[in-house]
Amino acid sequence: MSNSPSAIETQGLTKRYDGTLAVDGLDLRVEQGEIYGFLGANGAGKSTTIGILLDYLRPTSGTVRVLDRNPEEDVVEVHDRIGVLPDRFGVYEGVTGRRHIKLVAETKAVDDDPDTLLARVGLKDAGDTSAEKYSQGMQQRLALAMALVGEPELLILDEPFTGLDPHGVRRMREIVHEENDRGATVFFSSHVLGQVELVCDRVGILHDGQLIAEGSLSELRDRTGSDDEASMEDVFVSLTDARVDMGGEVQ
Ligand SMILES: Nc1ncnc2c1ncn2[C@@H]1O[C@H](COP(=O)(O)OP(=O)(O)OP(=O)(O)O)[C@@H](O)[C@H]1O
Repeated sequence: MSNSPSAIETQGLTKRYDGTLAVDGLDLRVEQGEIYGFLGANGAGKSTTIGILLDYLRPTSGTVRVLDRNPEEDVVEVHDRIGVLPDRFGVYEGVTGRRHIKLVAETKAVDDDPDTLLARVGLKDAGDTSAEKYSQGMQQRLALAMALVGEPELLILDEPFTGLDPHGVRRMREIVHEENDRGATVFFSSHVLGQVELVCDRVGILHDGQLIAEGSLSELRDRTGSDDEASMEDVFVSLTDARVDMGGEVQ
């Protein structure tokens, strides 16, 4: 294991909601400069984990480091250095797309040009429109533009492909690569495994709050005894089915 600081590290991370064990002793390490896909069936614990990384939720036990900081203690610094595309992004009513981006820039005290970011995500002509009038895909593009403000060191994207048309999906992939080429680490959750396969260096598979497998697609193919043609979906189904067969619950 590398001694250099990780982009994300959790040790024994556990989150219990009343009767539900959502995250169960999670040890996760995402290296700086990686594109890491965080996968898991519905209810596996991905959003809970991401919520803890962002200090939106507090863990029941275990430790978390984000950019070598404790998000509970250094929440402002952590949020200044990361870009977040949240699950279920909600826009401010009566506020234009351009203003949404300016608000993030003001919070981060940076002077990114909103129109450049809007053009980058394919919203060049929509900057003056109130964002609640945007379609779902346009709102997702706006959320991405907001995440890109300030050239973050780490992008945390929760289900980034939701609602995007094929052009938007392709643009999302291109931007992930552009940001990674610039030096950013990208951590994202997704159910769109075909896209994950095209984008990620490494994935981790969460099942019932536990990391059951981690590696590149070729490493996961080896681990599951799959052939060279097996897709990310094939290895995901194989790994998570095996757990169900061993007595885990079907999600
Ligand atoms: N606020 C909450 N109160 C109680 N239980 C919760 C709460 N939020 C999540 N859970 C439970 O915790 C578990 C993990 O949920 P989580 O949303 O983290 O999963 P997920 O992997 O992000 O799922 P999905 O892919 O469906 O978004 C689930 O069993 C869920 O029902």
